[in-house]
Amino acid sequence: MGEAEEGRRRRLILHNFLSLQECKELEFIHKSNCTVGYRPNVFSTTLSHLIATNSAHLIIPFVPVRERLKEKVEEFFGCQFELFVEFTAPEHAGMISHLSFRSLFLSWSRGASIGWHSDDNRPYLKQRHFAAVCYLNNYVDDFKGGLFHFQDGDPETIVPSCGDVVIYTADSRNTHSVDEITDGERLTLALWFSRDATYDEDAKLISLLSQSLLHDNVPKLCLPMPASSNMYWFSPDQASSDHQLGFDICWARLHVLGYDLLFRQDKSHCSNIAELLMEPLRLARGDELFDHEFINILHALQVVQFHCWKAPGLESVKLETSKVVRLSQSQREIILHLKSSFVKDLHLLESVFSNVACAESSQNSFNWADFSVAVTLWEDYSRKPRRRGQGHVPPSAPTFKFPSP
Ligand SMILES: O=C(O)CCC(=O)C(=O)O
Ligand SMILES: [Fe+2]
Repeated sequence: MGEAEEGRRRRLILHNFLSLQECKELEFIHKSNCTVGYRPNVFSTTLSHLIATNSAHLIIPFVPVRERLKEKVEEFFGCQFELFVEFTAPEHAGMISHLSFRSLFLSWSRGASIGWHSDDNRPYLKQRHFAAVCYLNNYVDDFKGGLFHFQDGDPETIVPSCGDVVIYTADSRNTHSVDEITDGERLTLALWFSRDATYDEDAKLISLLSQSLLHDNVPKLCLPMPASSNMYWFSPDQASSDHQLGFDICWARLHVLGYDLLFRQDKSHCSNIAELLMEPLRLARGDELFDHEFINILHALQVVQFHCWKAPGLESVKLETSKVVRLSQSQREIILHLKSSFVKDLHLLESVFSNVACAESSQNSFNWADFSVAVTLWEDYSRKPRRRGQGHVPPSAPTFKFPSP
């Protein structure tokens, strides 16, 4: 292939580039850590956010995926140079970290869409040369709407399918759009690549983190720490973060999966969300309380989403009967009272987080015995990330190219 032909190449569709297991693991990571995103009804998880919330080990499953994608992009576009995953300065005031990675896990919920654009269409995006979008779930089964269109050339339309990837140049040869999501939640992993070494996605930081996680001989349990409460607050106009309208997205995800929260202390008169996010709590369903304490809401959410991921393959055990107790009348009242702090608009919540596949399946078959197995497995997963099964951890530490000074 000559250079001219390489130059003309503009897009590539890869079917089943990611395995179902990889997609499910990335879904678990995103759903248990995401924050409100940069556009209406879009939620995102950045790598820097995982690090900032004491969940750096959750970057590990993502690293080999990113490396494989980079190789594909280099090969397809015939890059003679090393590509750098793009890094830009933070766009959001109030981010807890000064780092901003441009590898993003994204979920688009009802109402989200994007009109015709190319991915380098702003002066500050000119360093973007190539884009890769990985689809982590399925059109129709998991969401409706959300078809991807190229303005010209083939294929005209991409129907998101779990594991597929679309790779394209970020310039105006690839003007594209995404239809509005009308139901459910559409999950993607988006990466932008740059030829410019100065935009490298904090290679040094990821490298250091991977090294310490992979070679640390003392496995520590990584308990997540919530970020600022604003980052989890969904408000209808996305501008106000005064917690008077909208809802907390961690609470929302637990709610749509059928869980209630009971805090250790009587917090029934606490309306300060920032404080509540940090409080130890137990989970309830209906009139049953599961007698296990989580250190905060993010910890509970990680375990619940882990259970969603693993539930189909769990082998049930017999549960100690003392693990599940009946809620008292006063506990029920406290739970109800606190809902009003976490959610100001239940209708809005249920329209944004509609059609949650796991909720449907778990409503019918939920049992605390399986959940209790998931609690133990989650601890194992979060304590020994380097000893996970094949395909999660690269055989040797991933190689990173450091930008020259
Ligand atoms: O999610 C997709 O299919 C594409 C998203 C997109 O075009 C963008 O974020 O720039
Ligand atoms: Fe785009």
